[in-house]
Amino acid sequence: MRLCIWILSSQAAEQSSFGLDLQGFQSWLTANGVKGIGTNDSKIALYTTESGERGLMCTKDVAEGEQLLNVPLRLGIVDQAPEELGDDLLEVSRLAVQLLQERSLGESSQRYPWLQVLPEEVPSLYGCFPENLYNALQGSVAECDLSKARQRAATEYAKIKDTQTIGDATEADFRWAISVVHSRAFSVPGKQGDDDISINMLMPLVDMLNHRGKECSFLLSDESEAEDNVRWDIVRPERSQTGDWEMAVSATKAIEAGEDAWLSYSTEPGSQFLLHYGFVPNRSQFEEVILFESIFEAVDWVLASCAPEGLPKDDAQRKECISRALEAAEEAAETAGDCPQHVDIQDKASLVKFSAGSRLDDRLFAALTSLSGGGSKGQCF
Ligand SMILES: C[S@@+](CC[C@H](N)C(=O)[O-])C[C@H]1O[C@@H](n2cnc3c(N)ncnc32)[C@H](O)[C@@H]1O
Repeated sequence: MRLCIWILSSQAAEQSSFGLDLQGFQSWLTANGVKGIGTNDSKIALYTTESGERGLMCTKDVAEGEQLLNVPLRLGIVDQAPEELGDDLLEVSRLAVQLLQERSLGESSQRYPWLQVLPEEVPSLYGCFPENLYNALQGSVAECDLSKARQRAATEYAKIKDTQTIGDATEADFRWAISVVHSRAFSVPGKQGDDDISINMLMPLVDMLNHRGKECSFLLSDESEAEDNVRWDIVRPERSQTGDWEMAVSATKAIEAGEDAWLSYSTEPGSQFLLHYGFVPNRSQFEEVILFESIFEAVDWVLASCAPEGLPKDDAQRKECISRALEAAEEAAETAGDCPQHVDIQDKASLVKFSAGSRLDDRLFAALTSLSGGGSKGQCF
């Protein structure tokens, strides 16, 4: 059963604790200048189910392009990169520290009603998953991602545990904050001088939107459709509804009353969604399988398992073939800069992937082609 918070009469709310925190949260939002929710003409509402799932749904028909929510940025926690944290911490850890600092204020925090509705445990692989599920993951990509993430958090915690920045917060508290940041934060592209930067922030209410992304029409298909129906934008005070810097949520297509509002979180593959959000998107266009940890490893594997017969036996000539193959891969990565759906430019030097839509990493293709040319003419393997 779904319960829409706007439907709750105060009497019903007194009788049931179901949704009470959310009602307090909504009152805090409206009292602090958030527009689009909690009034008779609002078109969107918070809901909660008996099993505790929450989200936002449209309560009236919405036209494409219509603005639904306006949330002043001052209500959120925006990574200010506090001086005392230095440059040494990862962005995600900086925001986690600021979340812990805010939480340590308890009821005196101006954001208390929002902090009250953050999940006590994030239901993700990184946050908290049943132990038997962890066991079932032995040897999988997800398990490998999880152990890297845990290791990273431990290293980050070691950097701050003896500083005054997080008071008496424990490593478990720090891991909680990291899991909240990973599952709820927004990254806003910006500029610092000539440098491209991203500013991470936690933003109340917008963080209640659930995910739907680009779904392939069928397995390994190139055709996909965007299943999300809202987007967020940062709006300057002179153009905003609230008179402040704000995050505005608007409809990217017409939405009927009763439908959920869906936001596309990211273009990460399923293993990352499982790690940080605790679910795997349906037929995601961004699904991929990691074939090798690096292009070097790929070439090594090819040579060890199925090297073309004509490849020179002589060590020096063989090395030359290999370095030509690596150069070809590098060139392919450069060219792929114009065609980011094939190879993510940031992955140039790292993972070799096979992606949804039957897309094979261009570098691997180039390296294999070069190696096959290193054997007798026209040889394929
Ligand atoms: C940004 S929060 C969204 C609000 C969240 N439902 C809540 O109750 O606080 C992200 C979390 O919502 C849940 N979620 C979002 N989209 C989902 C989906 N398509 N399927 C399953 N769970 C989803 C996951 O638990 C995820 O970690």
